[in-house]
Amino acid sequence: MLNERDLTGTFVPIITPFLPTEDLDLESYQRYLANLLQYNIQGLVINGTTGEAPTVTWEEVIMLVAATKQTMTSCNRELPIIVGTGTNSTRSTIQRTVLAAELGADAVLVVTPYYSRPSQDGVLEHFRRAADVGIPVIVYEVPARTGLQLTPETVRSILDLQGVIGLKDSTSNTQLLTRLVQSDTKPILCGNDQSYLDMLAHGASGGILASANVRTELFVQLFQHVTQGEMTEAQHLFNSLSPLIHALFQESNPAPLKWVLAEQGLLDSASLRLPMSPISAELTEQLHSLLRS
Ligand SMILES: O=C(O)C1=N[C@H](C(=O)O)C[C@H](O)C1
Repeated sequence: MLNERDLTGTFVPIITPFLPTEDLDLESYQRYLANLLQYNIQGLVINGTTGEAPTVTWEEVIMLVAATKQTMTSCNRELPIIVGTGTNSTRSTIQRTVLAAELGADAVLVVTPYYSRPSQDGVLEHFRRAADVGIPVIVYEVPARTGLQLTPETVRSILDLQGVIGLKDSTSNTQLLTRLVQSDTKPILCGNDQSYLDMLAHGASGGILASANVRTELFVQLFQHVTQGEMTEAQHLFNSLSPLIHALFQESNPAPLKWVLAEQGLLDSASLRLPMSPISAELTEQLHSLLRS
């Protein structure tokens, strides 16, 4: 199982490949994963936003975890597995967290409960119950998707819970980050790719980054530059990655990412499950020229 000290470096949220029929494509999944496993990344997130969690069933999560373990064995490369279990119901979050523990996950990623707009106290209790399950919990704060913003006090109280090992922060709020880091709190991983370098410079301990699915080696190198204090090199590298990162988030993640992975031959198809739909012709053109360059 993961602990606080392990939450450092590059974590990759993995996609869920589908056939044009929208059925799971495990053959592509294993090929795509085998490619990813050659890089010096620190862990994988299954069933996150990038994995299209809203349309993936729990039976499919079980298949994805099994296929991940099988691929790791055949590639002779073990990596921690983090499973997304957060929903907007505390009861189902607990059930899924228990099941993820039974599947042998190393930690779970629990998003703040979306849609119903609970009170800060309710959210704190939600995480207390999830953490009580006994598998390490990484809190996922992404107000742009959930419609819910945690106060700095609530973030602090949630991070103080026993069993919570860190935060994936997609707010890009460097003020809050600085405050948390100065108060010696648990590790904060960046979840907003476009502000990755800024977040690292303000004390984030790494990132869970959809764009690290592409040019993974450069994201690994970027993190190494930062840990070695080579900020000029880090800035230079980040500048070179920025057009790609920008394009990958120009339309809803993971649609552009799946297009790139299919273009690279790692997936048979860029298919998504509705209501996610294929990228526009303009973005296709832009990604084509980015990949060519
Ligand atoms: O699936 C994830 O984890 C991520 N999702 C974010 C999003 O799509 O909002 C982006 C981040 O890179 C990782």
